[in-house]
Amino acid sequence: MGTLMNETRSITILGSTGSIGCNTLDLIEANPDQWRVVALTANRNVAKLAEQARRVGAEHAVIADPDHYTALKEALAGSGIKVSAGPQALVDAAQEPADWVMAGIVGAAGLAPTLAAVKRGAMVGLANKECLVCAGDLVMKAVKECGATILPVDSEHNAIFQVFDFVRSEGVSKIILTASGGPFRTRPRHSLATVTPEEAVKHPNWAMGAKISIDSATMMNKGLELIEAYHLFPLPEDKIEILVHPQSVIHSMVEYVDGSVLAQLGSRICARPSLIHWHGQRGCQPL
Ligand SMILES: NC(=O)C1=CN([C@@H]2O[C@H](COP(=O)(O)OP(=O)(O)OC[C@H]3O[C@@H](n4cnc5c(N)ncnc54)[C@H](OP(=O)(O)O)[C@@H]3O)[C@@H](O)[C@H]2O)C=CC1
Ligand SMILES: CC(=O)[C@@H](O)[C@H](O)COP(=O)(O)O
Repeated sequence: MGTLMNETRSITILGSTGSIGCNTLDLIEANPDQWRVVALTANRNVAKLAEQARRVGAEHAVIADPDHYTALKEALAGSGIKVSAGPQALVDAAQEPADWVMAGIVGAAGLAPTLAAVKRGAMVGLANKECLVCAGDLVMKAVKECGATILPVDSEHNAIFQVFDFVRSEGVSKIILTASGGPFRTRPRHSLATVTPEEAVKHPNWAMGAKISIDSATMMNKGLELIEAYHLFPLPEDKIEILVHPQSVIHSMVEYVDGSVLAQLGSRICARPSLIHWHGQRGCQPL
């Protein structure tokens, strides 16, 4: 990234204290001169948010839960970092000019700020799949109308994005989302009644936040990803397949009408903010 990205870019990370957020910060801190951090946000984790904001010199730190405003203000006293709190403050942060917005909040709470970033035509790295699950038509309509760019961060969708021929999409016969099968893939059905939350959250291949890890354990994640793929790619739902691939080496595949299959393989270093790396190297194609 360092040699190919010369200009400074600005970034806002929604959900900076989570798994996706921390991975994104790791990437930008590898090349700190090339990034200006506009805003970082969290829900309640004041200590981590304040530490991150000081470390990267963020301009603005936002805590979603207003009960934690005073604690954040105190933690950032003397830093010059603007502090705000509450759901509207998340939206305001997403509206501030920044070249890139990483949508890394978990759950439907990410919808309003992500939509705000989309509506100002931003480049949005979309990890927050629940946005598309709960309001995919609305978000994608806004993407088109406002000239925003969505770059999928979910590993499966990022993989498809890289091998999907958007120019001749009629040549695509189906997309194949890979699924690890989660931690209980080989467990007999009768033993599932006694699994513990600790076992459920221990994904075999990825280190991720609790909610997505549990969704992987129940396979619910693949249902959410199917809906996400339906909104991101120009294909009907019956052309989206799911294939269990326990190693998670192939991140997903696109099959073409001539029978060829293009697969994207990658490391299992958690999360796809490596997309930022990819973006810096190869540019991007609007959806
Ligand atoms: N982790 C991964 O590798 C991958 C994640 N994703 C998707 O990315 C998203 C984030 O996942 P992940 O990073 O694992 O999740 P985490 O639980 O690790 O992090 C969630 C982030 O969202 C913040 N947050 C939680 N609730 C709220 C709320 N109500 N309002 C505002 N902010 C909130 C958290 O703040 P706080 O720390 O204060 O609680 C934290 O910063 C999810 O949609 C997930 O499905 C997709 C592919 C891979
Ligand atoms: C890392 C990532 O993007 C996740 O979506 C992961 O792929 C989930 O794995 P499952 O296939 O177990 O749901």
